[in-house]
Amino acid sequence: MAAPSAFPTPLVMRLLAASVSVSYKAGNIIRDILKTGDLGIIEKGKNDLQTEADRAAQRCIVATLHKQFPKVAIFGEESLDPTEKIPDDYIVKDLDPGVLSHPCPEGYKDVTDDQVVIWVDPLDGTAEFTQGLLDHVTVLIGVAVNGEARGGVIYQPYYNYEAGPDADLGRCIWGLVGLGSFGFIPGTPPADKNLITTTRSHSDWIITEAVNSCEPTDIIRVGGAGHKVLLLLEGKVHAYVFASKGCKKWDTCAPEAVLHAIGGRLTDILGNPILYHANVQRQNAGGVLATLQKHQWYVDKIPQEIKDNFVSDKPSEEMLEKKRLLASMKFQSGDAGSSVDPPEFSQGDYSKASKCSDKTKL
Ligand SMILES: Nc1ncnc2c1ncn2[C@@H]1O[C@H](COP(=O)(O)O)[C@@H](O)[C@H]1OP(=O)(O)O
Ligand SMILES: [Mg+2]
Ligand SMILES: [Mg+2]
Ligand SMILES: [Mg+2]
Repeated sequence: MAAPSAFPTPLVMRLLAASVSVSYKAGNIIRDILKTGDLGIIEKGKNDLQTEADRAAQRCIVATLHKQFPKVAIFGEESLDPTEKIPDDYIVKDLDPGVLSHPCPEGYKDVTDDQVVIWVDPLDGTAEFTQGLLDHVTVLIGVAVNGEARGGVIYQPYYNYEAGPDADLGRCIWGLVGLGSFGFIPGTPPADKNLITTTRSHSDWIITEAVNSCEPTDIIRVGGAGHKVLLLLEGKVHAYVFASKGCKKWDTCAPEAVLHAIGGRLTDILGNPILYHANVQRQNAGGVLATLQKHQWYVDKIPQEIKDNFVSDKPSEEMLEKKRLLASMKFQSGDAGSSVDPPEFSQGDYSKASKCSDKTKL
């Protein structure tokens, strides 16, 4: 037996390794349930469905991560009965060796349980799943550190499904800001076009106006937040524009981290960061805007009359305290030239941030 390492694997790397491993299992569960032909569809609200695949995949992911990381806060999209018996084989014990083969970036080595929040969307693209648009479906597991999206897993259970009945299905994409993203071939979108992706199943006139104001040459309407960020990662579109409050933290945490890890950005449509601390509002009340390049150009293109309908996330007391502390250090050192803003304050202006209201039931 190998001697135990003097340097235990840091929490963030173990969390990502566990999330990658459990995403494969969640993908199997989703495929198995579709094969039964009985999706057990429940209507949660207007244009908002849940299937047995959403429920079962969440049970598997949350039970696994809770078992391995009992002190870490985990929020899943679906409201489920916490007393329900979870099948033994839903608890995945593996840590993906591919993730563990990477060195942990310096900034994450001392991260503790209380600094982390996991956001789980067990099945993103439910509307499309029920309509047979299977490649729009993803499983999303996001790792937020100090309120920012840092690590993410996007598992696409039906990747390759058009290759026929014997095709090997599924792929796992994961990333960590500071390390990089893995599991796909990055691409660059055509320079002579402006391809914009947006919703196909939750559209309204504001969403359409916001997309049109960004001067698209083509509009690609597909399902799922995870799927749309995959289009960005692979260079199939230039921007993802969603001027709607419909997406929640579990829709954007993992995609944001994977995109950010290769140099892209995902913010609200005001250009402010989306925050992921435990008591943040669940709804992305500022909408969603994601790009690989020229982010500010898209922010500037969206008219103020549209922006006025949206509100950015409010930072937590801890974030504000950290900012105050850093500001006082800057004052004491008398170094007015160098920036000491912590990363969560580096991208946006909080002066217009909304009051935090958490009305969404978990
Ligand atoms: N109005 C809404 N109601 C419920 N979920 C929404 C709404 N708008 C977006 N979403 C969630 O965000 C994802 C991306 O939106 P869209 O596909 O419309 O672009 C959806 O697949 C859905 O996630 P989920 O499928 O996990 O419920
Ligand atoms: Mg849903
Ligand atoms: Mg979703
Ligand atoms: Mg979902």
